[in-house]
Amino acid sequence: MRDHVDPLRTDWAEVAAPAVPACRVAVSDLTVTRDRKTLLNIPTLTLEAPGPSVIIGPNGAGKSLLLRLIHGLLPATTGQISLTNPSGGGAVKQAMLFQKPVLLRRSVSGNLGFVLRQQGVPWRDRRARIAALLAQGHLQTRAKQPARSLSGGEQQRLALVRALATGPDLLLLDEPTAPLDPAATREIEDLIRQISASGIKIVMVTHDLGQARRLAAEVVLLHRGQVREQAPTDRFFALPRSTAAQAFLSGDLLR
Ligand SMILES: Nc1ncnc2c1ncn2[C@@H]1O[C@H](COP(=O)(O)OP(=O)(O)OP(=O)(O)O)[C@@H](O)[C@H]1O
Repeated sequence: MRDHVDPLRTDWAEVAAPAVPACRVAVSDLTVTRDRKTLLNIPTLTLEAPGPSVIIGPNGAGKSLLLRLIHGLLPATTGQISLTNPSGGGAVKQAMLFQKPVLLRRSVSGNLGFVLRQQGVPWRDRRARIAALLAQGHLQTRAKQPARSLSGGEQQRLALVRALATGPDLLLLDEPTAPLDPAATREIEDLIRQISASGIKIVMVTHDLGQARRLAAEVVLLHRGQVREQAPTDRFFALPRSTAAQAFLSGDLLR
């Protein structure tokens, strides 16, 4: 164990690298200021772990804000966020999921077909693609049901596989299991693991430390808009180096 190492830096080559994810997120000199208040201040942050990067932190830390900035939904005040595919290729494609899925007033299959059509998938190929996506989401028996009549867990699984229909390199997930019970949460986590194993880079926000332990390849602790620690999951939980992480894991209020 390299206790002297900077808690904000990880050399992934020394940890594990089952696959190179399809997207590397690099943040530099990022600030977001609103009404003279600095909401985010991140000099440098790179998300390239071979598995989900999970962002945790107390309420108001700036977790959702960071995710929205990465997705381009909000402008930064200063700085840059670059998304690149380490293996080359063209522009990085990304998708984002929210705590409450936004589904179309169509059937489950209709939601998938709509996105596939938008993606330019020829109609003759769409049926097979829809069937594969339904199977991946364990939604085969729900195909004809109105999407909005599904249970919360089913709706989130549909939102996930619908996002896959866009062929993303990067998937941003903002507390995707927050309102779900443990069984539905487990199903979503299984799906997230599969998606991650397929090479899609996952960056996810959660309040559930158990979920961070189960899913994350690396954990990023945000507090007051700053990255206080970034570490491989095992090390983060076993040997947090920053006082902020030590306090957060002990359940203390962060100052
Ligand atoms: N578009 C915006 N304009 C102004 N302030 C914003 C905007 N979005 C977020 N904020 C502020 O930025 C801070 C961080 O918000 P954010 O939603 O990112 O926190 P969070 O870490 O996701 O918290 P929680 O865990 O409660 O969801 C909050 O003080 C919030 O009010």
